[in-house]
Amino acid sequence: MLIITEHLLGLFEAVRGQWQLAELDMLEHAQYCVYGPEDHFDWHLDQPAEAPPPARRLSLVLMLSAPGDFSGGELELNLAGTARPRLCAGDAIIFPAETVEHRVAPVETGMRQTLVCWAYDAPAAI
Ligand SMILES: O=C(O)CCC(=O)C(=O)O
Ligand SMILES: [Fe+2]
Repeated sequence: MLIITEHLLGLFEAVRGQWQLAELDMLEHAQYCVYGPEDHFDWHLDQPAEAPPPARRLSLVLMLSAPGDFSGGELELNLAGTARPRLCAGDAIIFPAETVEHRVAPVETGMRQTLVCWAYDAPAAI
């Protein structure tokens, strides 16, 4: 678990400059998600404006299933229009938690597995 967390934090660290974010930390365990037929997750922000601090800054979705393992279940991101990245097993996508609405469309067949985690501002060094 420690090793996985360090790898995931390394991915956040590698891209945080794109959004001018300072040092990040992971304050909660990664979440293992399983979606079966008809399971879905409606449009949402991982960090709604009204949520209390600390704020999730970046979201990471690591796809664990191969494209042939399920149908439907697309991850959709509201960018300039709706983006539907094609994620193969082992692919990860990182996006700003406060501004990018996203959803998981209903799974039609099979099982869709992901690992989802979030990066927060690292506590300020004293
Ligand atoms: O499983 C996914 O692709 C994303 C799920 C999600 O948006 C979430 O858990 O906040
Ligand atoms: Fe989400």
